[in-house]
Amino acid sequence: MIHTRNLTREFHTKGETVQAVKGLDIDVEAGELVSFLGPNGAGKSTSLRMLTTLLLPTSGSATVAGRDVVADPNGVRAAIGYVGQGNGAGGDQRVRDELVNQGRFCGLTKAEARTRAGELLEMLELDATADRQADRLSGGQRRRLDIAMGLIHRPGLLFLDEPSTGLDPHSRANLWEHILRLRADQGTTVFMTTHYLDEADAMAERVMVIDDGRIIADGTADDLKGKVSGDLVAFGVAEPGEAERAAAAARPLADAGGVQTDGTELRMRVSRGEEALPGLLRALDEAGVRLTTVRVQRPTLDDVFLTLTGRSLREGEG
Ligand SMILES: Nc1ncnc2c1ncn2[C@@H]1O[C@H](COP(=O)(O)OP(=O)(O)OP(=O)(O)O)[C@@H](O)[C@H]1O
Repeated sequence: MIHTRNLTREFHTKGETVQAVKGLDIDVEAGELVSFLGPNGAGKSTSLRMLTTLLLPTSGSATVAGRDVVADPNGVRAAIGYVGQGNGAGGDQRVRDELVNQGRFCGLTKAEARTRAGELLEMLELDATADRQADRLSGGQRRRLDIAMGLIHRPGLLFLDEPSTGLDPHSRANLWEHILRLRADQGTTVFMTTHYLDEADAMAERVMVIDDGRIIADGTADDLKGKVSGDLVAFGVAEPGEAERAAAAARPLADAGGVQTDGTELRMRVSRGEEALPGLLRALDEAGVRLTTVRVQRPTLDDVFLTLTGRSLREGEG
């Protein structure tokens, strides 16, 4: 669905060259849901704007829905839906009319546009607002209307640029549900930029992490957490002396990395806590260690970002 090779974009301002995107190689197959996660200024919007034909690449190539973004921008636009940042919808038209007009704009007949508007109002739970003016909608409803507008021509691929920015937690969770359902029911491929860790975690099977114009990690949120940071496993022991004995028993286990003691606690990183735990418990038991507590903690995507870059994504969260 999306294939890029060495996709690059530079900006020249006031004698200065900014390399916003530095050689992007990505492959997204039909039906995937991808979160493109990175801090402010990482190059997310620039990448998205190239993929949606709003911006020409400086070099490299990209095909989107089987069409080249430079050679056939109109073909790409006809095949994709795009919901940009901020609110696109929101004029004084009624919600249903706004959708019907968008459908007509995309080449549907009046009857087709009406039918499609009806389907989308139902799918995105906007039926109750159909006769209201678009600018009277709540933030969450308006975002859903933006998405409905992006889907009017039944694209197989939907691009969303920071879809939940500015929404309250309840509306964000509701929006995620709708996006997930859209993918599950319609098989729509979704490519979404975000700088929210919880959004990438909640939505994505696949997370691509971009930093300073480059992809620095690509995989399921679970894989990234396991491979990059690992689960934290911590054992409480009855006495400090036992912690050292426990550490000596745990160290030889293949999966246990960074084994440390701190008072009566023994900590380590393993790729999968739930798989490592039985072996660890056996080894500690055989060494005669008396455990008082056991804790397994999955890392967050922020831990992954921190491991990869030495910085926290939260610093740039706004
Ligand atoms: N039109 C432009 N002219 C000059 N520099 C630009 C332009 N657009 C983007 N940049 C620069 O390119 C880099 C990447 O910007 P981009 O907007 O793609 O980041 P982003 O990851 O989408 O950030 P945000 O989350 O803030 O939207 C930044 O350093 C930005 O200042």
